[in-house]
Amino acid sequence: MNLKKDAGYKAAEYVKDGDILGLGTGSTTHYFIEKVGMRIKEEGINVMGIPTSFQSLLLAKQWNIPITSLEEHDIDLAVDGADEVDGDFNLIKGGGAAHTKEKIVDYSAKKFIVIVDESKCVDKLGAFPVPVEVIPEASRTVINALEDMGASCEIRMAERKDGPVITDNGNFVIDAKFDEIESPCHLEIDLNTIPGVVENGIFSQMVDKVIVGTSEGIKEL
Ligand SMILES: O=C(CO)[C@H](O)[C@H](O)COP(=O)(O)O
Repeated sequence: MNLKKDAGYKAAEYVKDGDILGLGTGSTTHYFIEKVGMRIKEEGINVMGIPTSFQSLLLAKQWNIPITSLEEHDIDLAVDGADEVDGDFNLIKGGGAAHTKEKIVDYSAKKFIVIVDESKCVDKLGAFPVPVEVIPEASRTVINALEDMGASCEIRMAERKDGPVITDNGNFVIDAKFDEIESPCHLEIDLNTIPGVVENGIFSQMVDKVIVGTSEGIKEL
């Protein structure tokens, strides 16, 4: 049973001929991109993709999905994963450090579908730390500001490189753990007012549908 694959493949059913697609990042979106590639090959549908990361760019190229950009096109449908989803469709994203481009792409789409397995569904956001992308020179002052807001913080470290994770945009990521996130919408706005913050991983707007892979089958919320 592969719940991420179930959700990713289901989302690909919403792709229509002629669509411009926002291609999210992560192991669930991997299956969405794969299935879109299969539909291009088998059904001959005509779509173009706007990637949210080098990961989704490379995968799209592997599946012969034509690439375009926000300079050229508006997005009809964006499909992306999440690290947490609450009952009001607020999200925490950025487990793959791609949340800045993901937010640009997902928020600009006419329709935004989130794909997750059931482990990502929560009553309240906050067990997963909020990823905050920062200009490297501002790391210390941003951490101070986040701590003043009640978070405990860590600069995310790379696994197969010495030192911090460097995002696709050349920045660091601070993982900020808040005890409670009472208002995702306010926190999303407040975090972005700290000088040096590029973007944070709270997504409190714009989700049209959540597709959840569960052990009992697909649920569409
Ligand atoms: O926000 C993301 C990347 O920055 C991912 O969408 C999120 O981390 C979910 O990933 P996965 O589908 O691998 O569980």
